[in-house]
Amino acid sequence: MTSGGDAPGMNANVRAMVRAAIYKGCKPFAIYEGYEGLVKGGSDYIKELSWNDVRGWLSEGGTNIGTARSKEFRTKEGRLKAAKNLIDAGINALIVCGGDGSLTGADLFRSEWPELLSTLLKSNQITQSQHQSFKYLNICGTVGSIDNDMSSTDATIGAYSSLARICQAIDYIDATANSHSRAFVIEVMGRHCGWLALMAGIATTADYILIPEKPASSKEWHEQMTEIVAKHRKRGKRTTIVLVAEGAITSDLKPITCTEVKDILVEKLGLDTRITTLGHVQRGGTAVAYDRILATLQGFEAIEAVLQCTPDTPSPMIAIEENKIIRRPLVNAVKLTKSVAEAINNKDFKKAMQLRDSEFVEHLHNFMAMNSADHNNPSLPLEKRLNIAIINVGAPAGGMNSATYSMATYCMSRGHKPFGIYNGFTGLTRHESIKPLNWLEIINWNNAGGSELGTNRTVPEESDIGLIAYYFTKYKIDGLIIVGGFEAYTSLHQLERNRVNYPAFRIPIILIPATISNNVPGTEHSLGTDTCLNSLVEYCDTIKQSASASRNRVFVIEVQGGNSGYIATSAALACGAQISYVPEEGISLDQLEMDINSLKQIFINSEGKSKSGKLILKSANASKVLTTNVLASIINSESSHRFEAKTAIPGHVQQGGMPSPIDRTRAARLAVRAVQFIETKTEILLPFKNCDSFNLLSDDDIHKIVNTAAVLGIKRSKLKFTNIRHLYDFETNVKKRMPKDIHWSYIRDIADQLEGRITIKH
Ligand SMILES: Nc1ncnc2c1ncn2[C@@H]1O[C@H](COP(=O)(O)OP(=O)(O)OP(=O)(O)O)[C@@H](O)[C@H]1O
Ligand SMILES: O=P(O)(O)OC[C@H]1O[C@](O)(CO)[C@@H](O)[C@@H]1O
Ligand SMILES: [Mg+2]
Repeated sequence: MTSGGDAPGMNANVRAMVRAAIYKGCKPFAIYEGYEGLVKGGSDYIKELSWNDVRGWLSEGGTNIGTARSKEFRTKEGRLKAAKNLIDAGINALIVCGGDGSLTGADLFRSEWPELLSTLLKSNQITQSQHQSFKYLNICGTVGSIDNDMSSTDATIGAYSSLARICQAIDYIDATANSHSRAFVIEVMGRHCGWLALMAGIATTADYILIPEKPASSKEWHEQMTEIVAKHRKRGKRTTIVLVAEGAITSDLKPITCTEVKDILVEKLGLDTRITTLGHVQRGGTAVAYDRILATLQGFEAIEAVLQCTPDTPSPMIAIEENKIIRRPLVNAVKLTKSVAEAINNKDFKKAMQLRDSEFVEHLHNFMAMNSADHNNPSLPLEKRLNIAIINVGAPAGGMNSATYSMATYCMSRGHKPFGIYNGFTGLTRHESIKPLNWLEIINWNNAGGSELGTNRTVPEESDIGLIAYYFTKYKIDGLIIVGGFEAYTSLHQLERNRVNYPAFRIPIILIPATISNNVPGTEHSLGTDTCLNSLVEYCDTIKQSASASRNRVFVIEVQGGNSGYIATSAALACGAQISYVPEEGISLDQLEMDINSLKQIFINSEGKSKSGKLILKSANASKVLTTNVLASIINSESSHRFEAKTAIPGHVQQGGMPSPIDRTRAARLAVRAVQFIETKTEILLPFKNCDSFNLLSDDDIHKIVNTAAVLGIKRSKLKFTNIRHLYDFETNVKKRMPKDIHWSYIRDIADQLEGRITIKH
């Protein structure tokens, strides 16, 4: 069942549940129109779904099984009817995909279940044996809501799609605001939660945000907003963007309206100001790659969860913590969520903020530091201020510029001097391309694609490492942030090993992984993969439409990613590709034969009647022999004229245009952490700066400094620093340019199961 406001990704969630249920031998039913349908019951509202019923749902927005806000379910009588309808349909397990309200309802339903059942028994609405067999309500929640207001999970299904829509709209507005030098007050959704406004604020570098979690008195926020906006204008900014969450309130719980914000900007600053309310555009459209994957993995996990639940296990809610799908007790999640609302109502805003997850608090702190800080009055004392440089190395990846913007503005708020090294290490050695980053020059970088600094694949030892050291000394560089993929990783390794010869490298050096291949050891996610996945998903949706229209077509799509099959696998999951081939597995003739036979079967069964266009995603490096064209030719000659195969190569489109909001906000978080890393590690290295016997250091000293050159990665549920020595020596397959551990292989099995693909196990 889907319930509450619709959210992009709900269809993907239902699709995954239906297919996983069938795969496990269960019978999936859909309850149409949310709790309304559950209360009404009967075959109009409770219907069995088949494998093919959910074909194509991955790419469809909204929810195809309908949703509602049901008054009746809020009453005991309504819930009694709902219980009876569930039992009549013979349903043993109910999975609800909805927001905080829907899951509160689900939790209440579960807690009342014994009482509802005995009322039904007493009034002879169910039999004794029904009472016995439906004694426990096996319930599970998956969180689908654009608001991202449920506690105990980092992301709700739909929130990032909505964020993408909001950011796209603000990027558009920015252009017109810039032309007229105007201010815009933009209202975004979020009845009780400021997540959308906060994340959009970071992703679009808004000047000011108003959110329910951090209210101030009218006087305070009027003053703060005018002061910040005035400062930005004085420094030469032509646009002003203020984001107002729908639920924004003052500290005396008075709603803040966009008109009030506009009036202040006009009266106090004389700005030509317009209001834009984004409205339901924010909930519309197809889900972004992240939501499709999240919804699919959570749908799959929900089926596992209900199958594993016993009467003693608490009802689970499927959550995600950073990168890991986990189960959390539904009852606790609901309780925590309610306590945020209670804290706000009691004006205990400190508590409300504490109850939001730590990432929310971190993002808010970063937003204030980057966009609102007084760069003329930085927070650190003079002696602690550093010169910090940033460089891009390798191929461009979405989020590289956002990292530069965030690093630079955060540095400014602290009092550090940010330097940009232009055109990689060769730029530095050939043209001395290094200069301080200027705020006005970089204010539009955050949402720009490519690399504004310029990037190339040359590593220090191929360039002139001595000259690099010379310039580091000349510009008194105290810390370096490298942003890039495997070449950036190699660069970090080389600089660290060259600390022996060059004291200039005895500074904290940190790598922010950024590559669409996602092959940097020490992280599960690199900047750029999300942007890449979104452009691939868009591309594949279009091709799939064409394949489906002609009823009998298979497209072999060649995907980038070096020796890593991460992008191919994730895109296959997000687009519903029938098959994916990756370098980690190669393409065996036996597997190919099985795949072609199953394609034949699919097209025989569909008899040209259904929209069964198929996609095969093939990593460019999956096989040296079976190239994309050869693969398509083999499939064609084996297809017995039942279907035909075509090829499509998206190429560098995969590097994406504008970075996605996920890459922008991730970049901001990583860049701020990178600067903080340099701040905390600087002192450790000071005693070694001029030490002549660096090659003879004691184990103790090595132990002290080894962590000052590291990769900043996302591992499991946390951001993690891992020193490059350890990573390079123990966790890297240098020849293949890959980490030794492939953390995402379980996704391949899920993708295959949801397509009914049988694979030869490796
Ligand atoms: N306390 C409750 N008791 C019983 N049912 C509830 C309760 N809260 C919500 N529900 C049911 O869940 C439905 C959806 O709740 P709500 O309108 O709050 O949306 P939501 O699930 O929070 O999603 P979103 O906020 O994203 O739109 C309600 O219409 C109602 O039927
Ligand atoms: O579509 P409706 O029922 O007007 O609800 C709008 C509300 O739903 C949400 O989109 C999701 O809860 C809120 O952000 C918004 O306030
Ligand atoms: Mg809600």
